[in-house]
Amino acid sequence: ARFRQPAPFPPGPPADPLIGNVRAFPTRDPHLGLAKLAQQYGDVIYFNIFGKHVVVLSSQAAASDLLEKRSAIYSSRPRFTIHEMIGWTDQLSFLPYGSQFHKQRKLFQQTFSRQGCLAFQPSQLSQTHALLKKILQDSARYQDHVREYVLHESWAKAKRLTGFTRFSTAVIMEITYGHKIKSDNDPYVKCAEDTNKVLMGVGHSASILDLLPALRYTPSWFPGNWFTKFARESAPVIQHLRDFPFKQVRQQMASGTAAPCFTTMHIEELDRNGGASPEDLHAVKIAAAQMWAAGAETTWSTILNLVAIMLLHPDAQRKAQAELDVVLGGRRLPDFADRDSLPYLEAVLLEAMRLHPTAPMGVPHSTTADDIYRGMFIPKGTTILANSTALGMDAGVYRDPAEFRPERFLPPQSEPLPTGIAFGWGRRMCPGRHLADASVWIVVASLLAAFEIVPAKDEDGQNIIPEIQWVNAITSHPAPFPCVIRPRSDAAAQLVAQL
Ligand code: HEM
Repeated sequence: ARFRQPAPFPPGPPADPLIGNVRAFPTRDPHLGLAKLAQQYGDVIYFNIFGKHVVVLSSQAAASDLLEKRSAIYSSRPRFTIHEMIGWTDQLSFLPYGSQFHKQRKLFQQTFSRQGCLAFQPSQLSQTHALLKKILQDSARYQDHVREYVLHESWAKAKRLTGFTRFSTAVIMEITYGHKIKSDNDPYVKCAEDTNKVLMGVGHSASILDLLPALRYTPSWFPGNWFTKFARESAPVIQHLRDFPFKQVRQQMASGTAAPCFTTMHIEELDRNGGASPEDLHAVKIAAAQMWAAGAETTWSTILNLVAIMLLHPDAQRKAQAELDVVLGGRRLPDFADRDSLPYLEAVLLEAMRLHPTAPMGVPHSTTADDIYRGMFIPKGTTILANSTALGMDAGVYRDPAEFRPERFLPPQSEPLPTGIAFGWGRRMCPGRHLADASVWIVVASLLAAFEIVPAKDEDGQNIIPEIQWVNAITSHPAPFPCVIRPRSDAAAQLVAQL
């Protein structure tokens, strides 16, 4: 019998024959274009992209109704063709909903519960202190007399890890593999940098290949086929990231020198339960490599976003610093135990995540059954995008949403926390969020306690207030911008120097 659609699709822009809404789907900064379309078509919009169903959610109510309350059928992932081609498969973030997904997800949930993350605080604290020292040293190296640290062109162009990027890589490598990164020439750093280049090359997940998977089978000389060569060169890099650190841990375990970490914990548990099968070991290995891929760039992007936001909102920066001064008395640097005493700083972090989510378009989900929502048909296999940028601007949830106002999260307003905006929804919500949140907090609290982030000066001695450009792929971070990070006082510099 001919398929009869049980209800109309959600509203959306008019379609062209065959290609559907391809022309209406914004490709440059899609989170902004889609937020605009939501004003016209509503909070649930339908696109047909070369015959593929795509639904974009733009209100918290819709995101929660579907991705949380109906998570049993909204928790799969679409295919990521280019990732499959480079061998970046089997890992949690791309797995379709099913038994493999549950197995991998459990490894993360066991390790990174709120309670479980307490074990990683010493590593986060010591890496934060290493970062502060690096900033202090670099500032001395660049401009000895004023001890300024100028952030410019460093992390993107240099293609080397700088202080902030190295911090999150070091935290993840230590937690995952028990390896302490001590120098820039560390082989783990090299491994991370090489993979980063590949992943930057992969670019946006909604690549043309995902829309037209058949292109994958075109020969390498076919016009527009850049990906065959890319995949050939990238696959060994991904393989190395998976194999090299894991092998090191296995050798260290054999010789009794392994430091306790995610990898040793899970292998030991398998051993206690009667021995690890090759499949089990493979699952641990893949999960470990996934940690780096999901946890390093996201964390440093969030921290760099906060640096930019602190530069653009000096009042909020000063207020957070005044609060830190009361708690610390200028005599020490923050520790995790101080967190509850710093509500304004907390509100600044939340406001930054709301107005500038690190994953501005969320990460796509996909449906595993037909559904009807508010009388609209959402077929099985639909790609669902919860546009975090639009959710942060949801006027039904936030008053004057375009304004940067951390106070909105404090009593008496106490507006809803932007957890879904920052970390996603339902059964796919970021399983590393407690770890990530703690890393971001300790870095930002320590940075603001000891340093100030101020505009750089131009040749005439005038402040440069940069127009920040955001580099958007799956995650978003500021393009290099001029600013100065300098100790707030001699006493603050002293505190850092003594670390
Ligand atoms: C500030 C830093 C971070 C941000 C903003 C962030 C954000 C996100 C978001 C938005 C998702 C997609 C959720 C969804 O599909 O609804 C996600 C997934 C994921 N994150 Fe994070 N994340 C961060 C750090 C981390 C860290 C440190 C780890 C590892 C310990 C991690 C591990 C993962 C994994 C494995 C997934 C895939 C989960 C799945 O597909 O089931 N993330 N993250």
